[in-house]
Amino acid sequence: MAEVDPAFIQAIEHRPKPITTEDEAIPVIDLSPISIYSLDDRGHLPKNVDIDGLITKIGEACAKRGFFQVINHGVPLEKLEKLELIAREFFSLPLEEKRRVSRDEGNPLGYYDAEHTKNVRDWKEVFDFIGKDHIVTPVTSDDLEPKIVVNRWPEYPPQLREIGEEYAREVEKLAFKLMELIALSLGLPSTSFREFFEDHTSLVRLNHYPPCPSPDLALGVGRHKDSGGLTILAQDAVGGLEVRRKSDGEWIRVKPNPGAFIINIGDIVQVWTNGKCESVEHRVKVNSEKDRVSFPFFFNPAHYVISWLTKKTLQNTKKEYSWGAFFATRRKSNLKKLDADNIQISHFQINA
Ligand SMILES: O=C(O)CCC(=O)C(=O)O
Ligand SMILES: [Fe+2]
Repeated sequence: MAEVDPAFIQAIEHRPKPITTEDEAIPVIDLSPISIYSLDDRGHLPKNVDIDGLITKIGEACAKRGFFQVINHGVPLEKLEKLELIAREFFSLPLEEKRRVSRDEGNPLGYYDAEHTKNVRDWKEVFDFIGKDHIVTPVTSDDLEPKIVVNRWPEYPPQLREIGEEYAREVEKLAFKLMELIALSLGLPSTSFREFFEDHTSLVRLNHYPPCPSPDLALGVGRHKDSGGLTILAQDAVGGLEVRRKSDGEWIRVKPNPGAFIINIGDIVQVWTNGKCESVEHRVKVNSEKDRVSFPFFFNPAHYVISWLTKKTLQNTKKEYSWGAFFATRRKSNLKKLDADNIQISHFQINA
């Protein structure tokens, strides 16, 4: 067996199984009822369109699974194909070149190859960017004031910026539509969640998982839940995403479905919906032969969104925590190995 750095080695109980069950049953939802209409630039749903069937399916998928796939979602497939080609080109550059746009403690965007999940290093490298000029958010847990955060685009490949920005705009529209469908599925007005995303702090992540000499010991991303609103994920044909099945805790492989997006509910929507929509654990298995890319879009609210997050303390005193402060604290443990577990939404309770 080839040697891997011990920093990557998972505890025995978290190691991937050589063979995993493949789930054909992760619901595939056809969004054509809403995609065939032209929507405003934020994807506002058209009025007077019969989408009851669609809303029922979304509601069931959110409540029973926390994960589903969408097809006919309105994001042009050629934009996704272009992103895949350019991402592979970027990741094939020499490490020194990629590190010129490295993320650091002051700016969470750019290239990074030492991310940790639950204090074990992930077998991956990433490039993070936002779809707008800047976002405003605290970056570290010591930031008393939010900061303006801008992209770090590499010199090569020069088209990454344009292709990345176009892709981000498309998936952002889809994210707004999905949040409206989720609101409707809960019996709420379609725009119920909209104000939380006015100044959203969303980002696109390009994930690259190189072949791994010990795919039985390491993971591409360790088990985790996504902390934001929802995630829109494109995975290439290689596959490796595994989702923890709610009914029995079994890890299930999500079969690649070209052109489909995988949608999962994030922790903050779980909190907002009082657990009606559930954020589900997932992880990424790597393999020894092929490298893989995947592109999550993390739809995150504005940093100042504080409603419903109340920190549990020993004395049970209530302390409000904003999304930005929560995420900045969590980011700290992604940058390096810490002695304590990173902060989770379970450390919060829902305001009565
Ligand atoms: O690569 C994947 O399929 C999923 C990645 C993921 O879960 C994440 O980046 O949060
Ligand atoms: Fe994730």
